[in-house]
Parts: sequence; C-alpha cells; structure tokens
Amino acid sequence: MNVLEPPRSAAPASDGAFAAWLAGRAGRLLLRVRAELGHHDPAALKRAGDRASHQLLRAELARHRSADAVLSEEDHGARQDWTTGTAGPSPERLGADRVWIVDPLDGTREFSEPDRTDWAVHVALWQRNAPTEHRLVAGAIALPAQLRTLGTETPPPRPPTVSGRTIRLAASRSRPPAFVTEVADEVGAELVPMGSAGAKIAAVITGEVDAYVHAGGQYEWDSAAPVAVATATGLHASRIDGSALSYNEADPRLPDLVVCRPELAAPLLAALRRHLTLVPAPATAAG
Ligand SMILES: Nc1ncnc2c1ncn2[C@@H]1O[C@H](COP(=O)(O)O)[C@@H](OP(=O)(O)O)[C@H]1O
Ligand SMILES: [Mg+2]
Repeated sequence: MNVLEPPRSAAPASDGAFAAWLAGRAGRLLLRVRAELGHHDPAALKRAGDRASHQLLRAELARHRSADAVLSEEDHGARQDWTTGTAGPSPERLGADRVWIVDPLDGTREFSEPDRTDWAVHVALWQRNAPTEHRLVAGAIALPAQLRTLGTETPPPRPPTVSGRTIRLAASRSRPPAFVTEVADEVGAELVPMGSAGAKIAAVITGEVDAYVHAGGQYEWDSAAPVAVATATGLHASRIDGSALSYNEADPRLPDLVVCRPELAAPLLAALRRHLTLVPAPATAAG
C-alpha cells in the first residue's frame, strides 16, 4: 500500500469529488436501510431512509465543510417561504457565500417499492460568486440501486445526437404535468414514466432518455444537483418558459423545469410555451 495515499474513507478536498463521495456514502447507507427494514411497511421505510440519509449528510457537511450553510429537504422549516418577512429570522443560507443544497432521498416513493432503482441522493454546492446563472459549482447524483454516481468532478460525455429514432421524454410516473402527453405528441416523443427527478435527469445525462419535463411543484433540492451535473455535461436546463433556474432563493419552491439535449431545447420550449396555462394579465386601471 502506498503510505502517501489517504485512507479510502477520507473526504476528498475538491468540492466536486466531495459531493460524489458524500452522495455515494448516503446512498450506501440507504441500501442498508432498505435491506434491513424490507418493504412490508412502506411509510416506515420512507421515514427511516429520509432520516438516516439526512443525518449522515448533515454530520459529514458539519465535519468537512463547517463554514458552509446547508439547505436540506429534511430540515425543519425547509419549505418555508421567507420572502414575506413574516416568518421570523431568515435562514443563515440567505447571507452565506456557499450553500450545500441536498436531497437526502429523492424518489422516496420508489425507494419504498421493491425492485425499483429510480431513486437518488442529491448533493449540490451553490456559490454566490459563481459565473453561471444557476450558480451551482459542484454536484453529484448517487443512484445507489443502479450502482452508479454521476458528478461534476468527472462529468460523463454527452451522448450522441438523436437521429432516426423516436425522442424519449421522461416525466413523473406519479405526478406528470397535465400537458405532457400533448407536448410529447407535438414533438413526436414517446413518454417514459419514471420516479425521482435525479433518476430522470441522470437518464438524460446518460442518453437513456432525451429530455425530462416537470411542472406543478418541486423544490430547489429536487433539481439542484442533477442540474449541476446536466449543465456540466453540456445539456440544456431551464424553467419551462425558458427562463433561468435560480437557487438559494428565499422561497425554495422551484416548480417546473426542462432538462434536455441542447438540440431539443428550441422545439421543446416552443411546444411547452404553446401548452402553458396562461395566467390572465392583471387589469390595468382605466383612464
Ligand atoms: N407537485 C409536486 N409538488 C411538490 N413536489 C413534487 C411535485 N411533483 C414532484 N415533486 C417532487 O419531485 C421529486 C420527483 O418526483 P417524481 O418522482 O414524481 O418525478 C420528488 O421528491 P422527493 O422524493 O424528494 O419528495 C417529489 O416529491
Ligand atoms: Mg426530491
């Protein structure tokens, strides 16, 4: 053994490698929780998985990145909208320069169902001075039941351009957007129902599907890490109206997004615009 090598469990120094290391560790813990508890009580399994992964992520972030703030789905009050100023003191993350945005278990429903592999652990780093609009500078998606982790440290190559075959469009298997069938028809795509935002975006990154569309509700932790990896791979990621995804906002809701191969962005966004429910503009005062 090379004595200069760090022990296998040592946390990596670079943020990208650390994100992958951390997501992988939480993923292995989730596999153990699933194996130990089994699937006879899905609600208990979901609770145990969420809690175990959250505690591991929080503890390791406190140990190895103690100066940084954290936003985790499982934090008390994480869903709180702080824009109104009526909710008490605003969270530390809003003034921080570096914020880890984590989803300890994305695709909780699928985690609790036997034999499903579409669930994930998300670890992303948001940095105030980052040059991109989303400001995500590192991230990893662990897919423990698929035995793989995708990360920004070594982003996978972009899969070959779609040609001569039907486009595959992933959408939530349990909460697909109302308009997704029409949009798929319009761009000539076949719908692929799947759980977990991370698993769906990972499938776009690896080329198993060509696009993922979601609308109707989600939070920053559902997409931060997958979007970090997708954009590091050269894929398109935006809101469904084409505007930029923005993270570490006072209101953590980020209800819709599209992630796709770059050549599909224009036709998909055009079809999405046609199907967006238009909110009537407020009436202007007469005179
Ligand atoms: N309408 C909605 N409102 C809030 N969260 C939603 C949502 N639709 C999907 N999500 C969240 O997005 C993630 C992926 O969903 P889906 O599997 O349906 O594609 C899930 O995260 P969690 O499993 O972390 O809760 C799910 O809770
Ligand atoms: Mg989630």
